[in-house]
Amino acid sequence: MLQTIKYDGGKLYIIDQTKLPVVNETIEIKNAEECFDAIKRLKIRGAPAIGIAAAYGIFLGVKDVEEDDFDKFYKKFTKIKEYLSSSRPTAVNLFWALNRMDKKVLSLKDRPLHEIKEALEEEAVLIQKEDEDVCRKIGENGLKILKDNMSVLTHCNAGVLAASKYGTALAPIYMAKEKGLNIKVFADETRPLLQGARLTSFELSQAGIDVTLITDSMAAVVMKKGWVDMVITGCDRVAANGDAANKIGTYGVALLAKAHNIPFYIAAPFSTIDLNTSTGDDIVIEERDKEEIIRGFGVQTAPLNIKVFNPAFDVTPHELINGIITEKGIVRAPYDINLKKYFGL
Ligand SMILES: CSC[C@@H](O)[C@@H](O)C(=O)COP(=O)(O)O
Repeated sequence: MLQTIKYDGGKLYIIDQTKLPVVNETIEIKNAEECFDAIKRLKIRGAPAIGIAAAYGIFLGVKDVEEDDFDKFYKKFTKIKEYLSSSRPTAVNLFWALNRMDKKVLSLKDRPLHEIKEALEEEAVLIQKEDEDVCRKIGENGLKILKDNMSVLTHCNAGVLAASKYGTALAPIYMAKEKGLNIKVFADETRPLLQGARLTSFELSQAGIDVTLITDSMAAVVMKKGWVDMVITGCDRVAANGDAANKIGTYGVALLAKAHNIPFYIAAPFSTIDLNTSTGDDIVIEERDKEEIIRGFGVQTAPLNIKVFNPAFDVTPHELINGIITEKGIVRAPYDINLKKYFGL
């Protein structure tokens, strides 16, 4: 299985996803600036992977800070935290991981600096390890709603490349493969940055899973033909009422699924659920450069001076979601009540 993020001998490595599937290159991330750049430019992307990278990134940012005074150290820590937080706005895992690192620092304010730094490194490693366990559990829970010979449509990439292992939406597919079930996948190409074409079809075919690539505009046809039994996508932030932000195009897929009576699920770890965001209207949607649309991958496909709207995500209203596959089970409507229950609130 591919390894998106590797921390080895004090060094952080990521697969540069902007080069996939043509070149599978691992690069080293040496400091917070390189981490920021990797997240911003989508060298590392996908909600859980962004969180893990940021946790390592903040550690790399402070590991050489020499300040005996805790307040001075914490000031520098906070500056790097704010800097990394500004890399991308939508996936809540970024903020979740950085807040977790923040809590760790504050819990050790009376300890010597070298101990604080060691603890930060351990916390980042733990965040990655926990994500692997969580994704496996998402896979096991998702497997409960899959049957042999089913066909699943997915959008964007919520697989191994978006997490530490297995992914979220693709985790049930990997579990099914482990159990010897035959699950077919339709991967939406996912305009404009082609995460479905470049990443999902790449990682699934590498794993020997039956995957068929379609352009986004073909999803309706394959559904109409009766070729899709279920839709599972990942997500970047689930609001308290169950509205879910995911890669642009997901909302359209959910509407198509509804029109064809196909169950639509999202898969997400609890670190993606944000009870502080009331509804999908409160989720900040990243808008990206117009270059991605008019000259994606270097080829000009539109007049250079044309007006462009390029939101990276959209919000699927909770009414269209049949369930949220999490590590603790499949959460169903009413989400405003049931999500809180899972949090023990
Ligand atoms: C398990 S990843 C879930 C989401 O982060 C994924 O579906 C997605 O939308 C990723 O968008 P990206 O812009 O590639 O970071």
